[in-house]
Amino acid sequence: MKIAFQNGENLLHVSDNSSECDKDTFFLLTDQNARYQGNAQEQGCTHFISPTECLSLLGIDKKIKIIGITGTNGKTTTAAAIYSLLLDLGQKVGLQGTRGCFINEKRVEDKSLTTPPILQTIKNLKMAVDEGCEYFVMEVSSHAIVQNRIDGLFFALKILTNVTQDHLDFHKTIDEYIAVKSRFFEDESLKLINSDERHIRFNRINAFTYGIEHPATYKVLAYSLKEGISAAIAKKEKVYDFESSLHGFFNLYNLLAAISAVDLLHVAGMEEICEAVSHFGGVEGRMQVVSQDPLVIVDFAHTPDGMEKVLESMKDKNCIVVFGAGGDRDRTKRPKMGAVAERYAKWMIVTSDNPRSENPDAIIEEIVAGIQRTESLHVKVDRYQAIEEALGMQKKSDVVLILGKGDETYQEVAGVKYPFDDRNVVLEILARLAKQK
Ligand SMILES: CC(=O)N[C@H]1[C@@H](OP(=O)(O)OP(=O)(O)OC[C@H]2O[C@@H](n3ccc(=O)[nH]c3=O)[C@H](O)[C@@H]2O)O[C@H](CO)[C@@H](O)[C@@H]1O[C@H](C)C(=O)N[C@@H](C)C(=O)N[C@H](CCC(=O)O)C(=O)O
Ligand SMILES: Nc1ncnc2c1ncn2[C@@H]1O[C@H](COP(=O)(O)OP(=O)(O)OP(=O)(O)O)[C@@H](O)[C@H]1O
Ligand SMILES: N[C@H](CCC[C@H](N)C(=O)O)C(=O)O
Ligand SMILES: [Mg+2]
Repeated sequence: MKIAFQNGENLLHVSDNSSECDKDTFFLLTDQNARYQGNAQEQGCTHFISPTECLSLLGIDKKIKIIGITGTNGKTTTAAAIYSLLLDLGQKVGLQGTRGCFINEKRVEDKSLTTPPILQTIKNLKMAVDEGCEYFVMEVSSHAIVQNRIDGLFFALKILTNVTQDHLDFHKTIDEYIAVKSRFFEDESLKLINSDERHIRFNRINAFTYGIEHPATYKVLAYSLKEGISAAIAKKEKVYDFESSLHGFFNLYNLLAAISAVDLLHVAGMEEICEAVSHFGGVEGRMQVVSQDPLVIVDFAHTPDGMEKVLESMKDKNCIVVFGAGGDRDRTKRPKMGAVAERYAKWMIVTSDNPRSENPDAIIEEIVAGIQRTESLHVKVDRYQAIEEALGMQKKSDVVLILGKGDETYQEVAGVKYPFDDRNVVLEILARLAKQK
């Protein structure tokens, strides 16, 4: 991508693609494109800069406090919670991640990658600085760590949510995946680690922890998950309370991480931070109630652990679960997702997620391989029909849970992104069913 940065009077053109370079364009060198430096020179390019030099050239370097969040699940939710708390506490903030980029409540970039190439992040950081932001909260994916898409960034705070199975198509083994996540915490940066996450390795210097089951700097003393979340947490000897409309034990971790992070940034007192938690309404596509009666929830869970956490939070209801698994992603998680669904669901409807370049039926077969209780299983390769079947069979006391895509507005099949939004599909079908009554 090529970006024009207004830097005082002069306009600076920077690209991370050699084919866009010429004598007036800087080539931003990354681990991923270093092999194309010769091509850039052939195009007449004579200026080569690193991300660190680019950040300094644009006067960004240490001016803005970057908070980086990594972990298998909870990054988007925790990042959004920190963003919400900081805004509530009167700060100017940028937010970058799976849902795109937002600055002071305005969307400035559509969804792309959870962690885009470093030049895109530099562009978003520059926009945030120009808008007077003091903080920039960003999700850091394991791919981004391996491909060094965070090269040159100075993190004021690094946060770990958890490490469970995902992306083994890319990292090959869980040990490698854990090693990659641990690399993010090996320096002496200020860091906030989930003390109940026992796999991660991290540098103890400037390390603080949050947790529920193990001792931690920020420790949950008591909590209730009835009608949302209410909890009492301890920091040193003092106790603080907070309330939230969010559901689920897993969101207790996300909110605790967000509170702890904002406290570590010395933005406000713990009382003020905890008070602001109740104003955070959650993230689109994460436990989003699309219909209250009948109860239909759309969620982004697309890993065994994510599904486990969501289904566990709904275990007092009869669940009809609609789910699939992404193509061109970790295949080994598929039967495990099937096995998790079986443990909790009254009915399972296995369907397509984003098949991408894979055969949708083959993906479904790998999920179904993990399911023994086939009498509670329906297979519908067409996602629209799968949702239709779930809503058609729903009884008053049932909840329909549609998992895997969350707020995605497309279904990617063989390189084409067809418009598809689980939430709109639900509303359209419910409206039709209501007319038939
Ligand atoms: C599998 C994967 O991660 N691929 C990433 C990788 O692609 P690649 O190595 O094929 O890149 P490439 O096309 O060779 O280009 C590499 C660099 O060389 C440059 N280039 C290329 C050609 C040329 O002639 N000259 C040149 O300079 C390109 O501009 C680029 O900067 O490097 C690219 C540039 O950084 C990424 O855009 C691309 O992400 C693809 C699109 C992708 O889908 N990645 C997914 C898997 C991903 O990263 N997901 C994570 C995790 C999601 C989550 O769990 O939250 C994410 O962060 O979203
Ligand atoms: N702390 C958590 N632990 C386990 N599962 C969680 C946690 N928080 C959220 N989830 C589940 O995982 C799903 C994804 O949550 P979220 O989008 O916040 O994670 P993420 O790390 O950003 O995911 P991705 O890497 O795919 O972008 C949620 O819809 C929910 O089902
Ligand atoms: N519905 C998506 C969710 C995963 C998105 C992101 N975590 C990634 O791996 O690209 C899929 O599985 O296709
Ligand atoms: Mg995310």
